[in-house]
Amino acid sequence: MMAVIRLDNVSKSYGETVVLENVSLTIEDNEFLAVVGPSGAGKTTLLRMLLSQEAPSSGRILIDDAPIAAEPMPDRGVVFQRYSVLPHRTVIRNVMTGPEWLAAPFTGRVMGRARAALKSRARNMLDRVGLGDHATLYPAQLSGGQQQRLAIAQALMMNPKVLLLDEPFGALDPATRRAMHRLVLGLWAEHKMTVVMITHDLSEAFHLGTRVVAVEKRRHDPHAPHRYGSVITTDFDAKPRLARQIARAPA
Ligand SMILES: Nc1ncnc2c1ncn2[C@@H]1O[C@H](COP(=O)(O)OP(=O)(O)OP(=O)(O)O)[C@@H](O)[C@H]1O
Repeated sequence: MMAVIRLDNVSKSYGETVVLENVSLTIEDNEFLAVVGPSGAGKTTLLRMLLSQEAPSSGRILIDDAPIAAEPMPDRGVVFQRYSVLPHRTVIRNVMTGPEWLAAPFTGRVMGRARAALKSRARNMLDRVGLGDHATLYPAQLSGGQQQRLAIAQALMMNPKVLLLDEPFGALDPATRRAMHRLVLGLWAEHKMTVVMITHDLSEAFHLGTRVVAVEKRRHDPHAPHRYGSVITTDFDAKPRLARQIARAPA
């Protein structure tokens, strides 16, 4: 399962406002890319383009050398942890929903043994994100941090090739945050997915990322603040995990 993402001179404007300008970036298979940058720099816009929720104004995006899907399609293996929780479904049904629609695109219902297998996988995933005791609750009955963990569990149930995370740990207390870091790193290593994560926390970026890029404006025009978009100003090879694996490897 490979996923190399290539952005080739990608720009994005909304009307007169240039958000991103000529961004070229190759994200290697199994990379954990952390994206940092000031508020409004266009980080979420970048993720939405990787999900095909937005089209580039110019340039192109390729996944494994093929143009990205024209519409968001989870079966292409790109999932976003945001906006996927359905309020009228219990926690466990929420976690089962994605794989159900994938298996039964018309009815969204899986029956019999396949359903039992899916349910057990869902329970296992809920245990891993610490929501095992909350399976029958509704999202509104969860805390903010628990809702974030539910969204992450939902995304991971799709076994994505590419996982997009937009400030996934923002609302969590430090202990839960550390537990989620371990979980995501474990699943990343296990499933060999490519992760693109936005964070405002530099230490988190360097702790989790194999690579850290900063997205920000390099040029400003005081008379026309929207004239220039953001570019990648820093591209840092972090590779902490690789270094750690080498350090841990038996001689
Ligand atoms: N649909 C849209 N229509 C018009 N402008 C938009 C649209 N989406 C985003 N923008 C503009 O694009 C710019 C970048 O927004 P974006 O959400 O990508 O920034 P960000 O780096 O993710 O910021 P933050 O860190 O605050 O989340 C902002 O100026 C925003 O107003």
